[in-house]
Amino acid sequence: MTATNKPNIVLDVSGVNKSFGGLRALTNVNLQVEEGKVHAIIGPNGAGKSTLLNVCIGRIKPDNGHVVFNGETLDRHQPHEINQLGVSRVFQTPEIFADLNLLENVMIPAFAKRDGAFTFNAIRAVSAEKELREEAEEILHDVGLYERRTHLAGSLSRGDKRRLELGMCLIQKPKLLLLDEPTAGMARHDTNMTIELLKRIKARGMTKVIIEHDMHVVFSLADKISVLAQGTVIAEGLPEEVRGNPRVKEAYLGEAH
Ligand SMILES: Nc1ncnc2c1ncn2[C@@H]1O[C@H](COP(=O)(O)OP(=O)(O)OP(=O)(O)O)[C@@H](O)[C@H]1O
Repeated sequence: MTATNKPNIVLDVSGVNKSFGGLRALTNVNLQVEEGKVHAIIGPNGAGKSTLLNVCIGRIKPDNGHVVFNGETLDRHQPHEINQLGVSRVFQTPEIFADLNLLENVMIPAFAKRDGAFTFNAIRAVSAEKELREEAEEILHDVGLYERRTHLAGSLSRGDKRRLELGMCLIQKPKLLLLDEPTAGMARHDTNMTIELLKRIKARGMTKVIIEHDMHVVFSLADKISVLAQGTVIAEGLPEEVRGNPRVKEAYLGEAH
């Protein structure tokens, strides 16, 4: 392959190790995420998936190894700096402002990206920003919550809170979106809605890393899959390659069946 048609690597994790006390959560993990692709990370419970995502957003510092985002080494960056560089993450437990309405919730992260933190000045500035408000309304349409834009975020169901949080990430127009089990706790209808939403975002060219236990979601969305087991990448490749890999069947898919 020549230099010109080489895929652009947005996220490059190399040789990452992380132990918690005596427990090795990640062992020599390498991961390369191509621009515009959906890269799924799957694996059994306790495989190290969330730890790996936390390393990528600077919440956990690896014992050694490196994470490079868009050509920039993240070793010394704080989480809010990594966010400002263009990395957003949807958490397993939604991190929203329960006492504010949906529109305000979606508008605040746009200020946070600009100012570097979720400040109360940002909350005050919200009402003045017409353009941002329109953008937030559009995003609430996208995530299926526009009709409830004036409701308090705390009143939403768990699935709707997760969609709201996704909206809070989208308004930051991240280059890289990390999703930690975006459909966990959702009924099938909500899961399918979320798959359709993520496909629409994919069409806009946003690169995504997705941790997911639901194989229907993984095989509906992923361009590439990495399989973690006991902190090590045991397989990676196209979905059909991973699906047929005996090590994966043994470590994970077999378990799911
Ligand atoms: N802060 C921590 N302190 C101590 N041990 C931790 C910590 N975070 C994770 N671990 C351990 O590291 C290992 C990997 O955990 P991690 O949450 O990354 O796995 P996971 O693949 O995301 O699991 P799940 O699918 O169940 O969410 C587990 O054995 C877990 O108990």
